Amino acid sequence: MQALLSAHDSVAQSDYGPVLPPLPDKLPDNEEAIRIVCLVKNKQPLEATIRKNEKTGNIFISRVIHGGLADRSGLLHPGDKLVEVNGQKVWGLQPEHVIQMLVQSQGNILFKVIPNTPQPTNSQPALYVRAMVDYSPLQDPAIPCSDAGMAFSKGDLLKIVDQRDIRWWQARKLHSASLCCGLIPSTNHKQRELWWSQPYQAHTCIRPCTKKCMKLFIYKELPSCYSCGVSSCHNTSATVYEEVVHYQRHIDDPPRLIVLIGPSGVGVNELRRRLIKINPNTYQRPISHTIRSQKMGEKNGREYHFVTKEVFAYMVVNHKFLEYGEHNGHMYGTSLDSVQDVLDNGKLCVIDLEPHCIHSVRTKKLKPYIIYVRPPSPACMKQTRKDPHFLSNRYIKRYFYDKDFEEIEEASRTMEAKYRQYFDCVIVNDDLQDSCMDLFTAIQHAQEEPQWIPASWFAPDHP
Ligand SMILES: Nc1ncnc2c1ncn2[C@@H]1O[C@H](COP(=O)(O)OP(=O)(O)OP(=O)(O)O)[C@@H](O)[C@H]1O
Repeated sequence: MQALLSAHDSVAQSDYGPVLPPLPDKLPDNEEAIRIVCLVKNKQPLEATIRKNEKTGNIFISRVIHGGLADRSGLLHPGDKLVEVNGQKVWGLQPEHVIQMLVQSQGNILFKVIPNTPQPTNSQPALYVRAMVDYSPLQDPAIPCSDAGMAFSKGDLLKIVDQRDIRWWQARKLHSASLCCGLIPSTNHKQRELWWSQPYQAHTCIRPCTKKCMKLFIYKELPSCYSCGVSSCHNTSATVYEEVVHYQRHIDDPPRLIVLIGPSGVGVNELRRRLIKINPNTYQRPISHTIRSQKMGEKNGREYHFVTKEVFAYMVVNHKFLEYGEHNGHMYGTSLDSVQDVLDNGKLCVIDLEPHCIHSVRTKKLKPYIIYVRPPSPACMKQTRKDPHFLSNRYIKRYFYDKDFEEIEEASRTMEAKYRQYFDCVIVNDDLQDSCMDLFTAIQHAQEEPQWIPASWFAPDHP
């Protein structure tokens, strides 16, 4: 009901349509085509930016943000020359001055503009991407106006609606209540790489902007203020956005690989073990390889593939493993072939993985669905973890200490900060039964519901 009322209010408030005054009788022949635009001022910002041509003194509309007031009016466009605001000529004025005029005006605002013709059309289809970095326009000194920018975090899904500006795209977040777009940096910026490559720290190589953007009806574009020389802050380039497509698994497609990730001790193995135990005909883990000797009761190919050091080394060198490492003085590894064996058996393959190995499974063939198992608060862990457990690197069983819970929480924070852009789903492992249920639901969701996956997993195979 509340949503309905709020929807009604926002529609009712949208009375910003043009109210055109009558045209003057005598128009000089040599006068450029002038458009008179009257907008009714309400609480929303106009969502446009202006810039001044310092040589000619002309003021132009440089951007109109999609979904904003100016855009919805359909009457103001990038490149339009602003001639008058409420009857006052703006030629030669500083943009701040124009902004003040807009702020001070009450009721209707009358713009006289010389339309930019022809209008560049936005012919590019919308692009969907996943953000691979965190971005805050408030900390980006290069953005023309931070108020027009849109902050995003790793893993956010963005719809890029306008790429006409080579440096600043317009995008909106999917699954967000706001329909309005904001500016985000394009991937074309050469110097961008320098900024993206240091997403976790303040970028000390860039001089902070001295001019402040004003959160007003119309924004003034700030000059770019990079002062960073390539030599002074070299860094590897990072992928900023990953193009994604909406993927609905076809019934004949192999099931997606289910990958569980979490800090040591959170319960990844327990959840996987329970899932397989409840439904062994549907789920299976791949059989790992090891160089340790076979124990009584173990069967080669059932508990492990027992191989020699030489065979193991050969597999490492030939990139057969998705992940391998040492445990209690012996080498263990999960091979791609063992995952394939599970799939060939018509089962759903569930593996746990160290996060730094995510790239080895992010392939078109495996189309992994990555589930992050997050610890609840240390207090909740203390409540739920009362039984002794095996320490991960030793065959020693002991109770959890308070210190363990804090360490798990800290490890989780670090892991999420670094890898959360890859997580398709997060399960908080508080109550074990609930978490098992959540895991079961997530896996069903992964196989049956449409999901955003990297577009590269959809690209045709190269011959
Ligand atoms: N939700 C839970 N409630 C109570 N106990 C749990 C829960 N989840 C896991 N445990 C217990 O916590 C202990 C550690 O779990 P588990 O061995 O699965 O951790 P892990 O994440 O696989 O870590 P490692 O990789 O170090 O083995 C086990 O004794 C397990 O039974």
